[in-house]
Amino acid sequence: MSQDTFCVVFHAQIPFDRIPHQFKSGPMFLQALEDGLKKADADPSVKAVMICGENGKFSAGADIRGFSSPKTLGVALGPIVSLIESSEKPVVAAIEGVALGGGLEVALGCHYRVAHAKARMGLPEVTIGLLPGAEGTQRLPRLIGVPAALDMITTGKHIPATEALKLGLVDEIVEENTIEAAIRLANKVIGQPLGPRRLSLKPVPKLPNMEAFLQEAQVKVKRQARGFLAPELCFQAVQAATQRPFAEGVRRERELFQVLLSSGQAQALQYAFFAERAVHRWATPGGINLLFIIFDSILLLSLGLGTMGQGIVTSLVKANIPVVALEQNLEYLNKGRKAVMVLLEREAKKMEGGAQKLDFHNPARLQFTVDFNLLHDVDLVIEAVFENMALKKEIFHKLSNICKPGALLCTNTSALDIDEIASATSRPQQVIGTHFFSPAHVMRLLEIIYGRHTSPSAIATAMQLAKDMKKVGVVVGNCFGFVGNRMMFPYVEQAVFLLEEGSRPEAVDQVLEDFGFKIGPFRMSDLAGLDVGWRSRKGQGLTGPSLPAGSSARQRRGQRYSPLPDLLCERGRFGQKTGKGWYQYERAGGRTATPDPWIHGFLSQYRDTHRIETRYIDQEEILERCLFSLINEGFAILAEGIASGPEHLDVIYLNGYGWPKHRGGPMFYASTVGLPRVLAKLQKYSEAHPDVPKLRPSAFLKKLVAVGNAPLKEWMSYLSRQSPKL
Ligand SMILES: CC/C=C/CC(=O)SCCNC(=O)CCNC(=O)[C@H](O)C(C)(C)COP(=O)(O)OP(=O)(O)OC[C@H]1O[C@@H](n2cnc3c(N)ncnc32)[C@H](O)[C@@H]1OP(=O)(O)O
Repeated sequence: MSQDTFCVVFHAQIPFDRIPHQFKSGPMFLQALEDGLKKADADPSVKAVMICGENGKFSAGADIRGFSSPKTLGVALGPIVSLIESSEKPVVAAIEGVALGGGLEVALGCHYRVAHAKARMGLPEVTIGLLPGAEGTQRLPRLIGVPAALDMITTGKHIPATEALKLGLVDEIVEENTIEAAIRLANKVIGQPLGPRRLSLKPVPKLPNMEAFLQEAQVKVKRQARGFLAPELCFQAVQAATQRPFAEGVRRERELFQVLLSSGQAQALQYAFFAERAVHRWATPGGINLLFIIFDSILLLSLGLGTMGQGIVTSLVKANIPVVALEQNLEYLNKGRKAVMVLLEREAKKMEGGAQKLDFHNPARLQFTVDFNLLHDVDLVIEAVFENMALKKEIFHKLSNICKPGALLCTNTSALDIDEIASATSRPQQVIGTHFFSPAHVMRLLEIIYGRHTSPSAIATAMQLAKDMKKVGVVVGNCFGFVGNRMMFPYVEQAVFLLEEGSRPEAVDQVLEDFGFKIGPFRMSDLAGLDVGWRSRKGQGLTGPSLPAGSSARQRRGQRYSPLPDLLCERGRFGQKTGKGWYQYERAGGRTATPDPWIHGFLSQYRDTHRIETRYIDQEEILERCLFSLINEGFAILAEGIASGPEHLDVIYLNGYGWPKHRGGPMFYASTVGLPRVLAKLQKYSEAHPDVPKLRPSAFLKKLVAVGNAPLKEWMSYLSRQSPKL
């Protein structure tokens, strides 16, 4: 740096690091930034300004917790970004770590941006129900064009520095010292005209068919949003940039920001953000926290290469964990290997251009075998064979004999009893359930189920594995269906009862899809295969040969039962795979569901046979019976200590069951509806259907209402017993 140039370094992180600091995110920080900028402008010895972050991170944006207070930073930051831009001295952003949300908006106000090669950038406000409210929706399209800006703003995705450079979002990327590079650039550009670098003065780059492009983009955004407001309002803000001068576009951005800020959706998404982080902090009641395990130095074995096994192996390779995939015979192994390779090739393609490469042709990272002797060397086994207790027990007995003493034995199951599986081994403390969701290389949720004897360090290891696989691990207790499926049973049960009483599959699905689910219960059941549930019900003696002779058609063990799904299976209607289920499809394996007149006729015949009077069922009843029965089960789960808190249930539903994110999860939704209303409705439906126990309000729900509709964060304090099993 020459003698007559001077750089002012602002520490511009808004919140960063592990615990956001009030000072860094609050008005005092903004004031300090404003004061510093004014001082630099007024000081003739200062020739350029550089803005960087502390500890190698530029900024993760505003403190999300601050958005729940009435006076937020969104509006206050905008004028400061303008102030940066209007500086008469070149301002250069040195971006290291992340520049997200308000952080990136600060960088957009700068005249130049230099990023470290490993930095990531994004405007993720949409993911917390907001839009970039500090003029980002107006500056970004001017810098990188409408299509790329719209993509970043409506999806909230983080992009790597390499992509940012290609898009023109940054001027330079460096492998070494970003701050020195930014200072070098600042010195180089001193004296150059700043007008062309001020984004607010630039026109939005034209497209030959801007109108048509925007129309198409809006349709796409709306279709994907399903009632989620933020993407649509993000779109409108960017659209304003194409139609109005900068200042008017900013006014529109502020109006739209206020709409989102006061919507319950932003609150729900911000709750979900912290709920996901809260489940990571799981510890035993005794205070034992996660152990530190370096997974890339241990060897993992995935046993079984069916659909689940293929997804699990793919996830492990993506997480850079050495893995051995084992199958019982060469035929299955070759089939599984082929499928895994296809998945990995696809993943590698997606990752092209990014910093990480998939190393799956290296036998030290991934090998396929039928040799059970390899079990001796592995540190952790994930068994993913067919969902059958006898088979699993046989395998666990074998694992217990062959695996080295410290090896952790995980079973991928969606409902089976972990204790029973563990009883086949001599080391039940090292047996744990890992319930992956299909497709396992895509779905983020991992239910981690501890049995009666599972050790805290086994739980800690499974949690760390989830983290390394970039999954959301949620620790739950052992019961039939664990948390997710257990709550799903009453939901699906109600959906089927509604058909008995007068609804149609497409009517029920429509209501739940309008609520925000990607697919309703019948479309979901057709996708998953009706035979899966049929097999399970046969196993439980609810249908099939083990059903006691003389059982009533619509009663099991004194409770209402609907044989409708069994009847469909008996007719070979397994869903998409057979081309017919609750809907009809264009062919076996087809995906386009069309309402099926055969089903309509079948249902009315069924009602006649069982003398059920067909009645009109309105949308409210469909929604309430399906959702409130699911929520009711959630309260029972909390009361039994199967999950540590309502956030855990919500994270499971948001990440594994397609619950609409903007509704915050079932328990959060219940809190927004109001527990007294949920209780009153359950009481009403339970009186109308006394033979349906899942509609009977849980004692815990009643208690929470009795104490005055306790807020969600206080619910668990009304239980005397929590996580009793460790
Ligand atoms: C001022 C004008 C308005 C501007 C709008 C905005 O800026 S809105 C905010 C936009 N920013 C974001 O949405 C970023 C959200 N954060 C993340 O994506 C990630 O946390 C991360 C920054 C990429 C870091 O990920 P990593 O996996 O490394 O860590 P964690 O996610 O576990 O986070 C660590 C702790 O930091 C807390 N935290 C992170 N970001 C924020 C934030 N913006 N506000 C508040 N708190 C934040 C997070 O909760 C973790 O804390 P714990 O106490 O450990 O749970």
